Formats: sequence, C-alpha cells, structure tokens
Amino acid sequence: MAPMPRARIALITTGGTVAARTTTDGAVPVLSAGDLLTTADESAAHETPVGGAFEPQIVPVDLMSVDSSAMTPTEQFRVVTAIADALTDPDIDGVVVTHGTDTMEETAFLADLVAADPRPVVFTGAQRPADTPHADGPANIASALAYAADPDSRSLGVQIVLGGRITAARGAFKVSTVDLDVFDSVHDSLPRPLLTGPLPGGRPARVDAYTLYPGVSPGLIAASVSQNAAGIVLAGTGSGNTHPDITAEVSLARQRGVAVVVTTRVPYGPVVATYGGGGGAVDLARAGAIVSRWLRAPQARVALQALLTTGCDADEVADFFSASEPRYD
Ligand SMILES: NC(=O)C[C@H](N)C(=O)O
Repeated sequence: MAPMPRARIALITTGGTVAARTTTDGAVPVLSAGDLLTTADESAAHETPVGGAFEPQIVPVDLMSVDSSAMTPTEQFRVVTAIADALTDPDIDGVVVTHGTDTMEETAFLADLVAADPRPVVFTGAQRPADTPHADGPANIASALAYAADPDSRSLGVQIVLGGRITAARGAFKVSTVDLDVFDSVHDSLPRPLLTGPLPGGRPARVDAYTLYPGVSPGLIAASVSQNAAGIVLAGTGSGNTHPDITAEVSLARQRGVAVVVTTRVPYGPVVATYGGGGGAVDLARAGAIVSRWLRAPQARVALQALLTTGCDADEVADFFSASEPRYD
C-alpha cells in the first residue's frame, strides 16, 4: 500500500545528530520539530505516492533535546510515555520519534515492549549533523513519515526507518559509527512478548551491565550488589561463558535477590548454554542466571530494567526471556 495522503502523524523530537548543528565545541542537538520538518519537506516530495500528493498533517511534540548517549533511563521512559500520550488521540494515524542513533536500539526497544496499539511507531535519526553537506536526516525523516502513514505498517511493532532500511526495533543494534546504513538485526523475526500495563512513573530500577573478558574483576558484580542494583546483565564471551570466579559472584548476587541475565558480546547467533568448567553458561544458569538467547546486552538490560520496574519477580523475568525465543531457531 502507499501512505495515506493526509495522514495525521505525531512527530516527537528527542535530539540526536538528526537535530544537531556543528559548533566549535562539537555537534549539539538544537533543532525543533518545526526546523526538522522544514528540512524534511524537500525530501518528502520524493515520497509522494503515485496519483496523489503526500502531505501529512504533523502534530509536533518537542520533548527533549539530548544526545542519545547521554539519555537517562528516566528520559527513555518519558519518550515511551510521550508515544502513549500521542496515541490517546484517536485521530493520530502513527508516530515518528527522532532520536540519536547511539542508543536508539534501547529506547525503540523499550517502546516496543509496550506497543500494544496497532498504529505504527517509527524511530529515525541521522549520522550527519543537520548543517553538514549531504545531511541524511531530512530523507530519513521523510521516509519515516511515509512509513508511519502507510496502513501496511500497522501491527508490526516499533520499527527503525533509517538509511533506506526498515529494521524491527526488537533485535536491532547499531553496526556502524559513521555509515548511513546504521542498524542490523540479530534475528529478523523475534517474538514480541509485551509488558502488561504502562511503564510506571518515578525512577526506574537500577540494572547494571558488564562486558566480560579475560581477567575481568568479579568485584564489579560485588560492587553492583553492594550498591543495591536490582539486576545485572553480563555479556559473556562466546555462547555466554566466563571465568568460574564470576559464577561464584553470580551465585552470591542471586542469594541477595539480584536478578542476573547472561548474554554474549558476540553480535550474531543464539546464546546456547553449552559449556561447563565452572564459568560456562551451563554453570551460570545453575548459579541462577537467566540466559537471554537472542537479546543482546543493551536490549536485555532495558528489558530487565522495565520488568523489575513494573514489579516482576524472578520467575516472570525468566518467562519473558523464554517467550522472547523464536520457537524454531
Ligand atoms: N548519530 C547520532 O545520532 C549519534 C549521537 N551521538 C546520538 O546518539 O545522539
């Protein structure tokens, strides 16, 4: 299908390179939704469906102006709340969120965790600041608006539209610091278990994440526990493995009621608990860690944080991660 010519789309801006201007102190996000629309207008002409002008009615929401690398969990929750607020208007056909690419996979995934509404929610951004020659933001915004206005985009969950590619938020990860084709996916058809109910206000639960390596200090985990982290995500080597000393700390963390999820630092392939020897994923699972088969550390951390913030217990966390596995992978 083609975009509805007069679709009504909420455009929520959060900052990022797409909204950035270059200064002597580096690129900083300063542009409003109105500014972004002006630059996207020309590119939108290329999205005009055959036989009718595509002139969406835009409802601008200038939410925040931050580089996404500096976005806090509280701000990520605010983005998701803003999407829900926009969708309370029955006349809105879809939502586009402009966001930095550094942590887009996290906020878009958080939005997908509560995306029960069939109307399209699309994240987009840019790799080049808006005032650089050949800035990619305007074309990305135009494509995202067209995608959000297309009835065929309904009921697919949150999508990332960027660099000419459409990527489901769940499983997406940033693959290039500078290329215009920014995201790939660890698996292109992950199941989408949703959180029950909206995200609560207030401060999200603290969930730490560590990438493991030879010689990593077990004290990192002890420090998280002593600082009252509610959860810890470990990106192990290979298929979710590490040193036996880490397993011992995981055991202690579990005894203190801290949820632990193990994933891998490897970009592709499932995490399969195969290895023993004291530090293998088999040992970590026996020590009480939950294996995240596909969701990598950034998204596993967001899921664990959202689950713990909404009051889920260890069994419900385990159920979520097992429901996130495709049946035949
Ligand atoms: N391309 C970008 O948007 C990177 C930027 N640092 C951000 O995530 O906000």
